[in-house]
Amino acid sequence: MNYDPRPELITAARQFYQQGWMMGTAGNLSAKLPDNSFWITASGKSKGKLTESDFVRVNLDGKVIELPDNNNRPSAETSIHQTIYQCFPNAHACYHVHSVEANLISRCVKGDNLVLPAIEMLKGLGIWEENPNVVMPTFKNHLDVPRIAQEIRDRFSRKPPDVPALLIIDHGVTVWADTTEQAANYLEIAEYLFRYLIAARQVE
Ligand SMILES: CSCCC(=O)C(=O)COP(=O)(O)O
Ligand SMILES: [Zn+2]
Repeated sequence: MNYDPRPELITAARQFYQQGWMMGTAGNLSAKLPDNSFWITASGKSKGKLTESDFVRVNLDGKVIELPDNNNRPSAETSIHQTIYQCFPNAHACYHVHSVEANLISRCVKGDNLVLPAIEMLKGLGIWEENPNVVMPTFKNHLDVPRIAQEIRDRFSRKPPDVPALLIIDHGVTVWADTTEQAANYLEIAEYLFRYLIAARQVE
């Protein structure tokens, strides 16, 4: 039996929807198969009630190779998932959500990076240094999504990011990981960091 990650993606999307991170069809989730194709949420689906028909399987060039429902179109942000899988061959899951906190903190970013707090939670993103100086790369939002994807590709090919996450300004975060479970953990930690940074601004 071939591996099918759709049940895990459906469960993850329901949890993220319940957190308020995938409201009104926002966000997209994908997971890669051994042949390097990936299942991604079809565009415009309600993420709190996905079924196995609400997906599209595409190859790494973005060509549709399996369509459970002929009305489905790949997520409008498929090019970002493609870019992540091309830049990080070990990545098997890529999750993108829109939280209020990600959007608020993105407005405080100066330059091209969000400076992350040097707190214990960074270990959950793979940072084990004492007093780490770590940033999350940020990107401008463009209506033309392939342009965002190209800017991600250009930047990551020059320098890989400190953490497996990126933030699109006024839009939301994207994380990637070797497994769907790890991607969910990374997403929860990224969202925790956004909440922390917002709260910190109120007590400083
Ligand atoms: C209300 S969400 C606007 C589009 C977007 O940013 C998103 O994440 C969802 O797009 P999709 O095509 O994957 O449904
Ligand atoms: Zn989005």
